Amino acid sequence: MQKNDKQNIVLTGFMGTGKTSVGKRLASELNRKFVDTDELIQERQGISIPEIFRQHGEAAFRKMESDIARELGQQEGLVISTGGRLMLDPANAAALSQKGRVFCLVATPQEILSRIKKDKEHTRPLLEVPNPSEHIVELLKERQQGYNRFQKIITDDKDPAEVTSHLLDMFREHPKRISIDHPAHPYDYVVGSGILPFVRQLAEVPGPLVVITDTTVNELYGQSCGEVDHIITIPVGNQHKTLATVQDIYDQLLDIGFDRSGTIMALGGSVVGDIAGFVAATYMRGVNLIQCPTSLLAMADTCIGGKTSIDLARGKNLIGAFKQPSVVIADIALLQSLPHREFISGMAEVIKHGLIADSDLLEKVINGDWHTEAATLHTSLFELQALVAQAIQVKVSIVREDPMDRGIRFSLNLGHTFAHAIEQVSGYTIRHGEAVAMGLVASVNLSARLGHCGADLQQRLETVLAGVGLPVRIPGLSTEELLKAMENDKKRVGKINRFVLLGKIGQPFTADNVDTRAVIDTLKEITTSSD
Ligand SMILES: Nc1ncnc2c1ncn2[C@@H]1O[C@H](COP(=O)(O)OP(=O)(O)OP(=O)(O)O)[C@@H](O)[C@H]1O
Ligand SMILES: O=C(O)C1=C[C@@H](O)[C@@H](O)[C@H](O)C1
Ligand SMILES: [Mg+2]
Repeated sequence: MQKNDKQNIVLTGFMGTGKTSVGKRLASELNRKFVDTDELIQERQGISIPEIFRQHGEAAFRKMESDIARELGQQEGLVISTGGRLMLDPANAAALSQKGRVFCLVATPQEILSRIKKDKEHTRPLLEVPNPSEHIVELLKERQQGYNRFQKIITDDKDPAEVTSHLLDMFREHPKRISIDHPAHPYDYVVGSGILPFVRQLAEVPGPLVVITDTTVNELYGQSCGEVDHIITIPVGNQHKTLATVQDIYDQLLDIGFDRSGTIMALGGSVVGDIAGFVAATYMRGVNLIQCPTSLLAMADTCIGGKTSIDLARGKNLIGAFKQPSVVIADIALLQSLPHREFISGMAEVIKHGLIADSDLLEKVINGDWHTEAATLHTSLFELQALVAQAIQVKVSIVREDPMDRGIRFSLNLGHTFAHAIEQVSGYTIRHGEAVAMGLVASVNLSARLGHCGADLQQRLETVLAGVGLPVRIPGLSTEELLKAMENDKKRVGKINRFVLLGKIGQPFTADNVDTRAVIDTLKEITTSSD
């Protein structure tokens, strides 16, 4: 990866969030050259921005911005404060991301208005309207998704000096590398913030690099992956985890002449990871793979361990291959744009890892503020990075011991026999993570019922789950149908009535021939009635 002392720092964000004020301070602290794209344009045109808008129109101003983005994208060691909309143009973002770490300053509309009113030095043509307050809200709404692509820094309760120091801490924080010493194929898991543009450098990819992603992730991050050669986009959703999608990807790879010298980068959640991983395992008997998980579920769980799979009409995950990536690169900043429901779904697997092996991880979950409102995580990206790294560590240790899934790795299925049945019987309206939360409660309830742990463990677990907003009861599903779904699942894995149970936190074990009556009683106890 490019060294920090050369990497440009690029500031984006809405008008009045402090890009210029903070940028100047940063440059002086780091002893770097400061460039403000608005000021540069004014200097070159010899007139002010409102005058440029008046004489030449907004389109001409945007063209000037694009030219400057391309020009500055080639330089190094700068602090660049960009115009409020400049980085929302994907081509500008791609140009400036190549050699730069991007940070997005954010503030509430009220704070923006109050700052702008006080700022007599500048006029902002877009806010020269009868009701600027309303217009700020409208513009912010329009631009929200665009800004969500970048690592955010909330500035409301900090003055420019504090924002500068916080930003410097983030800039200096290095990604963490966790080694996964798979017997046949050791690789690193790199977890950091704002690292997506540097995947090629971090993964040390020399040849062609093709991204496989879905349409949603592509819209958000397709342009922020640094130097990639081609992007293949697949439709969003589990229903596309099919051989038809795989066939379509093979065809596109053949069309561009992709061969065994190339690398596939899976950019997305678990579905993308499964599909792209399967393609990488099979195309021309296997090509290099980088996993870049973008959801919490994929980061903390599914991207580790090398399992890839495709569904058939007759069942989920019936086709697959083990395919270890050459590296996993998880950019925590991407979690900022994850919908809240997806974020807490991923938390269910983090909590599962805590139950299996690490009570300190559970404490971290309890003590953090993991709510996301208006696409703004309450917690800092530092805390989130630490949490994800710790959750990964649990899975890494287990997979290290049992890479081929023949023994202890089964403990990662804690709660999953129940969860798969809950998902299936709900017609997949309940998300995987939500079903895992219910499944964890069921497993602990069953463990207590069979005398393996105290009843207080269920209470403790429910407090953790409910604290992050996860469900702790099964909503009105038929016990009979759940039991039937569980039996089918068991037949598939070839073991009847095998469950992962818990002695206490950190002590999972496998129990065979669990009494069906106890399972029924557990299901009944934690299912709420449908009326
Ligand atoms: N964190 C902050 N707290 C309080 N005031 C701030 C903060 N950051 C900036 N300001 C003030 O808000 C005004 C706008 O700041 P600045 O010009 O740096 O914003 P900007 O993001 O560069 O805006 P634009 O996109 O319009 O150029 C200035 O008067 C500045 O002093
Ligand atoms: O947000 C915007 O569209 C703008 C922000 C300013 O930085 C200037 O680039 C210009 O006033 C337009
Ligand atoms: Mg400015």
